[in-house]
Amino acid sequence: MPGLTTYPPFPEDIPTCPLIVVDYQLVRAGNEEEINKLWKAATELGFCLRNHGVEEIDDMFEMGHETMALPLEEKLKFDEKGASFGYKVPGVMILDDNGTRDVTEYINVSKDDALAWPAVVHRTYPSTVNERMESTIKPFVKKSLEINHFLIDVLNDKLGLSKGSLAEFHKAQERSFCISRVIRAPPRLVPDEKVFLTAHTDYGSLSFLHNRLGGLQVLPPGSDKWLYVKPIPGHAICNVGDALNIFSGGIIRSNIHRVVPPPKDQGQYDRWSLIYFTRPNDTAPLKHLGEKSPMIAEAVARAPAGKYEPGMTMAEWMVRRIRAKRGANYNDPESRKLRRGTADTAIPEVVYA
Ligand SMILES: O=C(O)CCC(=O)C(=O)O
Ligand SMILES: [Fe+2]
Repeated sequence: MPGLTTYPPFPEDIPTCPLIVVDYQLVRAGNEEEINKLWKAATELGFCLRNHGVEEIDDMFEMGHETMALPLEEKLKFDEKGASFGYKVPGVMILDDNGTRDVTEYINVSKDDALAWPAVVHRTYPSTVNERMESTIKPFVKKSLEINHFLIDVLNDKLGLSKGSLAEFHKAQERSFCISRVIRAPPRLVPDEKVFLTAHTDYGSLSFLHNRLGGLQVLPPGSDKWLYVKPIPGHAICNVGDALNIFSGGIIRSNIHRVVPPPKDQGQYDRWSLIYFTRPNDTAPLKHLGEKSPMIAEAVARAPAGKYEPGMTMAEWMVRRIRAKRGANYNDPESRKLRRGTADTAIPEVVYA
């Protein structure tokens, strides 16, 4: 079980990318030095968050474990079918231009469904999810949202936006693609096993990720060398997504990352990860906020025309990116290009670790 297994430690002798560690309690207390660390991290590579106080992580992993242990036939009754809410079966995503299929499975629980439970907003879920909706998932969603909303408010002020400008697009009670996700990837099968999740930027605002094993890698800006992120117990890994990049005219960076099998001995185990994705409301227009902040206006003026005005709502951005990842929609390498987010570094097309 993910909460009980003792895994081999992350190997000492492989290069890693140390992320900036931000103390959430210090940020909450208004500590300027910590807020500056958060700002530096959000404009570069993302960060690790300590002292976040979310207690439901082990129970969320248990929920994921119980769900994946259901018979395939049962899981398929809740197939997300490309709509992002529900169970994703291995093999529906393509990993490269040869159409290689992925090997991961996951369960996505919509924020709207968790908060409305027992009412249904988007869809129903397996019994293993329902049983933990009130005790585990709802509190996990509320706490993850509270943390991410607080951090977004801090970034809002740093961007020179008037109070609450970004919060307008992140109302918990409005419909969104916000989800809790538990992913299972199988043990490494062959020495040069392909990637679990190809290079991407996250789609929304902030992702709050909890890892037990290695495997997550980042591509530092301008580099062609992937570096592992070493999981630190009790620390969440926070990635900025495309929406904050666009709202901020590129000042906040949505860093490129991917997932490969865990390194060395860790590769013999199932790899579990848990993420809360905070995404703007479905109707939020994805457009830079240059008219509300001179700092953003300056950044936009330096960028190619239209770069931060994709002309889509958040929901349209999500649908475009999700569609283009799926094998069912794959026609040729050109069709796969539609999956692109706001990556500002060329992505090396090699899929092997
Ligand atoms: O499993 C991980 O460590 C990261 C997963 C991820 O990047 C994603 O689901 O967007
Ligand atoms: Fe990601």
